[in-house]
Amino acid sequence: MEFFHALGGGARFNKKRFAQDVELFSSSTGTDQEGKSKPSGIALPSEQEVAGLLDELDVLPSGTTPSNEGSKRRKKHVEEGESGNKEKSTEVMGNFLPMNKTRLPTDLFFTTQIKTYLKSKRIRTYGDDVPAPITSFPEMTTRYNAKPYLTKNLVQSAFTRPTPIQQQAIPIVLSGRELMACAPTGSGKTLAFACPILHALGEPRKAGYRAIVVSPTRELSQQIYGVFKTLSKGKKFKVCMLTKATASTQANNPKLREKFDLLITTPLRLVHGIQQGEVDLSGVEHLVLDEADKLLEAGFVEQMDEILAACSNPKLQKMLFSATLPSGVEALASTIMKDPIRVVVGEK
Ligand SMILES: Nc1ncnc2c1ncn2[C@@H]1O[C@H](COP(=O)(O)OP(=O)(O)OP(=O)(O)O)[C@@H](O)[C@H]1O
Repeated sequence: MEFFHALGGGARFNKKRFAQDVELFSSSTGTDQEGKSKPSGIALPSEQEVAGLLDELDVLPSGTTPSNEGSKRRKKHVEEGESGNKEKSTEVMGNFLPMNKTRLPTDLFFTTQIKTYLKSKRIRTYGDDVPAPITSFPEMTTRYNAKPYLTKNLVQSAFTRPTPIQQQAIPIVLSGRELMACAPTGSGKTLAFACPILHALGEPRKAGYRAIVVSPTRELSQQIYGVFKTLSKGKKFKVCMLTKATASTQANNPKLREKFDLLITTPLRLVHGIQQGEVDLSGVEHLVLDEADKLLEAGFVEQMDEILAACSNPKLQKMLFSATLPSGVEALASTIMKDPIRVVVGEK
């Protein structure tokens, strides 16, 4: 918990409002109220480990402590990346003070702390102004004002802590940035885009598709559909899984399309829908290409062009998720992204 405070820069956590979360995080780890074991996610460092980490990070002149000083804000610089590939980033976080030269040692403390934390989780980021990672799901609310239903549904699904890709991808997407994320199979990439997309959608609007997730197979699309349904429990978001049947129903009744907020689809089905005038993507603000390495392979490139052309909203935010990003695919992906941040977890 100390580390949460350090990373949050003194941001206040409303224990009453998030009583459920407090209980969850303060109870013994790994079991729920009924004593059943829960998926552990990725464990945060223990207090001992944190103490060791903080000792390791003793970069301040002796006697100096990082300051929160009231509600003033401070800019934080994060430098991350492998040697020879260092890129600077800046973000306003928590109650940090505005950065100025006289505050540099304090700033350096947080810079080094976050850098060490990312390294411990094998998270590498490339790009400008990279937001600091979240270390718990409630931080989506404390830092980004995400609706409490999201945290509640995560807790109810026994997702106690964000995995490394979720820790870094969620704040990037919540900040409105474009993202190329590369993390191993089974590392939790679906929640990494589902959480921030649901937050960005706000409330169900019945104004047609505002977000789409394209995945290479129908089976994967069904899994993604399931995750969105679980995570949006209690909200009346309408999620459409595009199939031959749903496409033809919507073709026969164009008014029906307006009821949906979110579309999950495979590329061929989507392109067919676009060509037949069955789907309208002009209102889409968030586009996810899941398993982007497959979607950007030679066979799919034309479909991707067509999908991108149909997403004509200038506010479109693009996200690519993949287990591998071969350099050719990455170069191609870069041509369609606006000032993206690249996140790599583990080995590329
Ligand atoms: N924070 C979390 N805590 C515990 N379990 C999680 C968490 N996030 C995801 N999971 C679980 O991990 C499993 C893998 O998640 P997911 O399918 O999103 O991974 P992925 O990275 O998309 O894998 P793939 O590359 O195969 O699509 C799922 O069973 C999911 O429920």
